[in-house]
Amino acid sequence: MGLLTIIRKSNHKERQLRILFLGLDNSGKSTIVKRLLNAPDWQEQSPTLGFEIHSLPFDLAHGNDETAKSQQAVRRGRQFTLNLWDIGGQRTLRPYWRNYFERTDGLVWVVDSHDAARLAECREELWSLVVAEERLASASLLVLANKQDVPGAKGLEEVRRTLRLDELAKQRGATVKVMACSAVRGDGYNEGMKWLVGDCERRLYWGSSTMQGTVAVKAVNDEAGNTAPTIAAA
Ligand SMILES: Nc1nc2c(ncn2[C@@H]2O[C@H](COP(=O)(O)OP(=O)(O)OP(=O)(O)O)[C@@H](O)[C@H]2O)c(=O)[nH]1
Ligand SMILES: [Mg+2]
Repeated sequence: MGLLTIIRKSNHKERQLRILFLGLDNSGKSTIVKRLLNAPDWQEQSPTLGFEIHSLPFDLAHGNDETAKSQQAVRRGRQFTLNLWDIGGQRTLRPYWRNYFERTDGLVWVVDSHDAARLAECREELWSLVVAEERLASASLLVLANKQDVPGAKGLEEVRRTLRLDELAKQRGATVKVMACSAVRGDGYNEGMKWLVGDCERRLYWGSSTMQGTVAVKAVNDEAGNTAPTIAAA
């Protein structure tokens, strides 16, 4: 067993997940990460020149909602520590993205839904990562259609179509979840993260936890009884 495999197993035992935030520059990755961290300075954003790592305690019942956690007993065994990797998306930085792929459990692809002119570029980058990169093949994939608060922003369906997410899910043989969100309004991303962490949990722990069997929820049976990957739109 290689060293990386040992580290990965040990992280999973401690319920640590490695989550990458990727997407074109200006899509809102850092803003979403700061919102998840409940950082008071989430509005003070400048382009990420490299990467930042943050650790986030995350509870599958409540996400990052501290108030809800203090009001209810925390359900044992469904808590995780998320290591969030917020990576700069500028074109000159993209060749370095591949340096971060090792041991990735979940990928959050953030889209600026208002930047119609760059949706095609966004699709090319996403596809070149997810289809060509073996180290991401088994990662859970969440697409956040961000900036829904901006008038004229493309809706969920249009983002899904333009990024050809149905086709992408088929190619990967795994669910792709796409959710609308607005980092400014503060909606969508927490739900998205709950799905992502739940999906990681099902993949990594379902054999030994109460989640066994629920993985079938994500697949649809066609008439011939074959299971097919699904696109789950919120
Ligand atoms: N209106 C609106 N603006 C947003 C939203 N999310 C982020 N922004 C703004 O978009 C700009 C870019 O946000 P960042 O979070 O820095 O984007 P990024 O994806 O981290 O960019 P890079 O680090 O360059 O890759 C900032 O001015 C944010 O305030 C949103 O949901 N709605
Ligand atoms: Mg950034």
